[in-house]
Amino acid sequence: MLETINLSKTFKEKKAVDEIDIYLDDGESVGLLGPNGAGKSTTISMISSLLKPTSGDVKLNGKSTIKDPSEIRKVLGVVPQEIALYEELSAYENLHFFGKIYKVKKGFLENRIQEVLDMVGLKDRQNELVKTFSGGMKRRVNIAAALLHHPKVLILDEPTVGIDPQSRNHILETVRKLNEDHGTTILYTSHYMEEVEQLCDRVYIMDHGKVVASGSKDELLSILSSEDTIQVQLSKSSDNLLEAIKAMKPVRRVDETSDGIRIISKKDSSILNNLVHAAEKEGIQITHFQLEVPSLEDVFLHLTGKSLRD
Ligand SMILES: Nc1ncnc2c1ncn2[C@@H]1O[C@H](COP(=O)(O)OP(=O)(O)OP(=O)(O)O)[C@@H](O)[C@H]1O
Repeated sequence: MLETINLSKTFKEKKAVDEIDIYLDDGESVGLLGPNGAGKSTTISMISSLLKPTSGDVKLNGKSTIKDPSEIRKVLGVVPQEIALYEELSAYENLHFFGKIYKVKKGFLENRIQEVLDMVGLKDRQNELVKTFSGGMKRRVNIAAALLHHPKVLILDEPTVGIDPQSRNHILETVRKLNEDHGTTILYTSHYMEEVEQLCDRVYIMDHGKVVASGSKDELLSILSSEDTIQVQLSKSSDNLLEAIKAMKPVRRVDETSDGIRIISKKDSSILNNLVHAAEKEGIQITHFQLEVPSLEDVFLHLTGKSLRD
């Protein structure tokens, strides 16, 4: 229903988005994951017709939205990263203002404001000034504003960054209900892998402006089916041992963690033996050894070489 075709954006020499093809089918909930600077916000700005692509297209039901964005604006609700509210107005007054901007018909607006306030759990706080709200409550008002015109597609750009756990849970629950109960199509950008795992049917992983992987959770996990993640605790840390492990043939990555090291290695039955020998050679004991079931976080690390919250 909504798709990007070879979508690209270059700022001076910087390719922020590089020929990406993503699609959203009706009623799907799709995650867009990527480290800082991967190009997620730029992609969202182009999909929502706020930013003109350098090349490529954004199509809604097969029709380009670049020349005529009027249709996409009708069906799309966008919750940007920055909170855009009038601090001196109440939540209700802000929504009234945005309702007029979105041209919600007068007769429907009152009712709709109460509905969206209910969805984000702020009905009983609607007459309080936004400046007295926590960051999480402000973001919930922002989400409510994006919902006023009954969008078929809702795009959320990292809606839970830096907010209190109560608001975070409210937001996740609101997004889940919108998708499951109201059939709203969702594009959800986040740094929190567990949110995307919880909410999304499919995931796109972006890095350096490109889509480096996409698919359902199971499809992405199968990327790592030929690899093991091994967590090791040592009696003491040693640079020599770290180097020796890195030099082992099946080993792809070694990272120091808070309580030891994490090794990503091709599946290899000799790895444990080799680790024990290498540790013995350095006079170090392996105090704990655990083979981990790979998570989406591991897939992300494998593809981008970065942790999501670097
Ligand atoms: N207006 C702009 N002018 C110049 N460079 C820009 C502009 N907007 C974005 N960029 C650059 O494009 C790249 C992609 O940025 P973008 O904000 O889309 O990434 P992101 O994945 O959303 O990151 P974050 O998670 O930090 O928001 C970055 O290198 C950024 O510095």
